[in-house]
Amino acid sequence: MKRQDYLSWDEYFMGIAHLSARRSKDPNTQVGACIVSEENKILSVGYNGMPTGCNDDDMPWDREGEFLETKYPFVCHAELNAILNRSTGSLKNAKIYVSLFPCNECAKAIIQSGIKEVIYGDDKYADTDNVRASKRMFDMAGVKIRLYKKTDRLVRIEL
Ligand SMILES: Nc1ccn([C@H]2C[C@H](O)[C@@H](COP(=O)(O)O)O2)c(=O)n1
Ligand SMILES: [Zn+2]
Repeated sequence: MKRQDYLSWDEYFMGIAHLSARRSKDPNTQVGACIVSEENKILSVGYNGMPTGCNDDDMPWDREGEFLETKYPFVCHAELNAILNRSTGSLKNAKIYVSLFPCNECAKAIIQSGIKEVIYGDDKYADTDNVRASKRMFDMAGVKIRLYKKTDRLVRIEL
């Protein structure tokens, strides 16, 4: 008889999104994303971080202060990195698993890339206009959004 306690597709892909988030150097919010084809094949992964060539140690990670002394104008979001990390082919009809609901800039990139479903883990910025704009665009563009339904499963990986 086959094993019964294998990971569901949702657990597997959201797990990969969370594992990817662990690569982030952001001291406040670590986000991971995993893009998957209609056939449940992994197309790309990403996490939030500074652009290639911008040294993590020389870039600001603050949230407040002079705009140019904060991380905000510089950091690449997990979803955008996942979209850009895709090596070949299209993302048409793909799904994106992301640990935090996409911002409006990533929502535009998600829509334009052809991704048709967003499965998100957390929505801690739901009360911001930024996320409201994302939801409006997803709705108009026919991109399905779905809150990941947490299971009680804990995965421990020895590294
Ligand atoms: N969907 C999202 C939302 C945010 N991020 C990144 C951008 C920053 O590195 C961090 C948010 O920082 P906070 O304002 O919470 O200190 O998360 C992302 O990659 N994807
Ligand atoms: Zn974003």
